[in-house]
Amino acid sequence: MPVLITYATCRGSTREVAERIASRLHADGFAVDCRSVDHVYSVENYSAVILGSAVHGQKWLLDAQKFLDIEAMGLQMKPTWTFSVGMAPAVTGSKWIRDRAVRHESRHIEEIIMRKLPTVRDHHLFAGKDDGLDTPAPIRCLWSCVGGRWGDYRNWDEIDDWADVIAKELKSEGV
Ligand SMILES: Cc1cc2nc3c(=O)[nH]c(=O)nc-3n(C[C@H](O)[C@H](O)[C@H](O)COP(=O)(O)O)c2cc1C
Repeated sequence: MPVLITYATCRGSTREVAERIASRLHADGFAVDCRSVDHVYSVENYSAVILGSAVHGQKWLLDAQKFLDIEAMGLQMKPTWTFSVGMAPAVTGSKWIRDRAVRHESRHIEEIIMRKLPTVRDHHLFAGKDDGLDTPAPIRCLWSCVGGRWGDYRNWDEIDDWADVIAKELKSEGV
């Protein structure tokens, strides 16, 4: 059975992260199926699941939250990993501020995931992509004041490494 890599995105950067994870697993010999959460009808026919979402307002997008609600029972039966894509890890200037922002956002998201899916193997928050063009000026200003940056901060090596850890774990379990 293939590994499902499924995602919720608003502007496409989370889809590209999911596609990167899928291609990494595929190159490692796994059959994969990468699709948006609204195109997954059941997780039954998958050997493992990797579920990701863009972060808005320190939360997963609604489609991803709904997917987790609906599929929680099915997901408990198989190895499941989760990831988020947001701009908190792209804060620069002070490492202290960035670490706090990442810790705060990760904890907030992980609490919700754990409540719904206590068997989840891991959650990872990746830096995302945002040009800020649609963001209102006061929020742009606030973001810049805390060292926030605009641009594409996805770290493909970090994403590959995370996919490799999953591949190793699945192989050791004979998936
Ligand atoms: C309306 C809006 C709200 C956002 N809120 C957050 C947030 O609370 N925390 C964060 O880390 N990133 C936040 N971001 C940044 C996005 O998560 C980031 O740009 C991500 O790469 C978007 O993924 P997507 O291209 O798949 O939609 C926000 C972006 C937008 C447009």
